[in-house]
Amino acid sequence: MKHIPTIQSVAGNPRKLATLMQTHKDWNESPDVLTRLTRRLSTTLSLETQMGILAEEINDVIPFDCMTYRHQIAARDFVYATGMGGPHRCDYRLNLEGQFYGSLTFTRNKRFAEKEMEGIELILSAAICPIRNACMYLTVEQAALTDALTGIPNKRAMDDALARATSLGDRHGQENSLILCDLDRFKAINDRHGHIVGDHVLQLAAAELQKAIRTSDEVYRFGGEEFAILLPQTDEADARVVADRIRQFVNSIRVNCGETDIEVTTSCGVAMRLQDESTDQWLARTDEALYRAKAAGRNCTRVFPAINPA
Ligand SMILES: Nc1nc2c(ncn2[C@@H]2O[C@H](COP(=O)(O)OP(=O)(O)OP(=O)(O)O)[C@@H](O)[C@H]2O)c(=O)[nH]1
Repeated sequence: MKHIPTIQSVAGNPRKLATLMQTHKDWNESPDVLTRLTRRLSTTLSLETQMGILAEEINDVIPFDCMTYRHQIAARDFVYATGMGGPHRCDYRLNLEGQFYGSLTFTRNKRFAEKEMEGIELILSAAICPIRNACMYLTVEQAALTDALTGIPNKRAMDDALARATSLGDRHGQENSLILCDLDRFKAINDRHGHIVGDHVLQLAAAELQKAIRTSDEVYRFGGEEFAILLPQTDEADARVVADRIRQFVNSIRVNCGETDIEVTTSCGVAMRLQDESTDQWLARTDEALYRAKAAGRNCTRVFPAINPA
């Protein structure tokens, strides 16, 4: 265990304390752009909020028409843009200790003077550490929501998305559907060809699922060989069409393993969320539909209907 020396209690120093109080007041009320910028940036780890602060503070000293920040974080494009156009531009690459933290572009109608560009550089050098911290935070946050094997969102991300869809559905009466798909007899693929091939099939399946859906829909790896697809503003009839398309895409996977190709099929369960239904109840009905698809012989889709036929 690390030894932490106890701090000796000494008599208070009223002069130092008064200086601290005054410095704190000055720091909080300082009109100086660098002090205000660093103080404001230190209050948030949101990269989007930081970019908003940076744009405000730079614009206060060096007016521009448009600022655009671009960075790739955890394989996703992060773009922040404020304002519009202007033919003159200056570009900055944000680097700290050999690491790249995105690029910034400022544009406006009037040419940027040398002194103004120097001013932007000064402000950026004060902002780079907080921006680095926000980028790292976003990387960690993305990693916590991403499945390491397939690179698609994981169950935790799915729980968040389902909770959001549930509250939006209640507020706006929006129809949302869920598809659960489970690869058929996947254990046999693992047993016959080994886990490395099994992992490869899971990666191919995730890629096929993503190809089979619209950009507004999202695929999640829900469990071992189970995937979930959340379809906003989609009723159960349209969700069924998507589920059947998913099955076709998965069935197109071919993995060459010597004498024979591995064929992959999947079963799908579909349920549209009912008004006032909890996320757990919605998931349970979708799972029941999946169970029925498996029981019906696999490689098929079953829907848990919102209204039972009379
Ligand atoms: N390679 C690999 N296998 C996994 C992973 N996660 C779960 N599995 C395997 O997936 C298999 C799932 O088997 P079961 O639940 O019996 O289902 P199944 O064989 O697909 O049969 P049905 O679902 O009834 O069609 C198990 O053998 C798990 O070990 C993974 O990340 N990689």
